[in-house]
Amino acid sequence: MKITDIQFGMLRVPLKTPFKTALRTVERVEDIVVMVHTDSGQVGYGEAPATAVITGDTHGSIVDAIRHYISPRLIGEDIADLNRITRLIQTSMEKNSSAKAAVEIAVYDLWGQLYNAPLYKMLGGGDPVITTDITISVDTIDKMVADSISAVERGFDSLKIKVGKDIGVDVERIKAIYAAVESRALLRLDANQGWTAKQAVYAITTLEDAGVRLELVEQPVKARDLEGMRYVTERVHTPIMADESVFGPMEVIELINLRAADIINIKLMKTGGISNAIRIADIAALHQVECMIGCMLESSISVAAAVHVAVAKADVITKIDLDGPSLCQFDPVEGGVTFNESEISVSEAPGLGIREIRGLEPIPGSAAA
Ligand SMILES: C[C@H](N)C(=O)N[C@H](CCC(=O)O)C(=O)O
Ligand SMILES: [Mg+2]
Repeated sequence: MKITDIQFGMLRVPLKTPFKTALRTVERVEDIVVMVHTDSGQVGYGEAPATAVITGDTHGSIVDAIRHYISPRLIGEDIADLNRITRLIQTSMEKNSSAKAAVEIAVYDLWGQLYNAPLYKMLGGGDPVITTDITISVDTIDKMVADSISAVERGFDSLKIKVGKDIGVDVERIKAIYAAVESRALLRLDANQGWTAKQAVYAITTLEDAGVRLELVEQPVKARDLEGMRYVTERVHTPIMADESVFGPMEVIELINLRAADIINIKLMKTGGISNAIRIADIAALHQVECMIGCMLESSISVAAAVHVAVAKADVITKIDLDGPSLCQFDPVEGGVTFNESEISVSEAPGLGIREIRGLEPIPGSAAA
């Protein structure tokens, strides 16, 4: 099965409610879909969001990176040579992790199709049902409490609460949510780099002293401030998780050596796809460091790939934040992984199992969609 062409489409799906973090507000998923065509007629699907505030990637940079740097290296390559292809993708250029991820996901989809097995089985197998949390956007206290209660009533027993906007209000936000849902849901906080190290220690110890139990706090300080991450990790009881601070395996090794965090959030859009996500999971497992697998604002194409990785690496990926599809008003994908509120189940169809993607728009200069 040889690669003959890579085509693009634009996927737009409105969110149920605006997604608000310390970094940005977004009202829809707007992602580049990648279709890798082969001489057997089979197509592999991948997806990349333009999360410029985190990865630096834009729609234009994703398409340019694939069109001018990645695609020319892959035409004619045999899907059976998976390791060679992932090396070609990863060494095609610096950075551009979302573009690399989209193409890798499509190649892994084809790899499963080639051997007629679902991707999670190709990666080692596992229990095909997992449970995700759901994000509660940062907002007024009343709105966040109402959103948290509604999420618990929809069956979510783990809430990822966005903070990092205003330290004083953040503490009140969490106290109010904890009082409203205590014992019905675990609370994970994500400050998306919004606090200083001292503010983070103040907020977390204030909550600990008030008896608020938190499962973890994600990325309290700026991405590059590893000293700040370590400062916070050393001074609080609540586990600290690194998200924006770690993209690839080398950064994970540095973070673990520095003891700058307790947990690592793996996202395919930061790692450049599945091959490095697996490397990170293996490095973390060797160091007995737990991982979360997360997503950006992505639909059920690329999140499906993350689900397959999560299932196969469940020994070390113990926390799941794959709520992108649950945040969307509809699922544009036919086949593949089923997202039913907190419960996610993979199908036994080969690869990612995607049969059709509805409503793809053409991208100027692309033959696709
Ligand atoms: C969607 C997911 N639950 C999430 O919260 N991801 C964010 C980044 C998402 C974005 O801004 O696109 C995170 O973990 O920081
Ligand atoms: Mg995060």
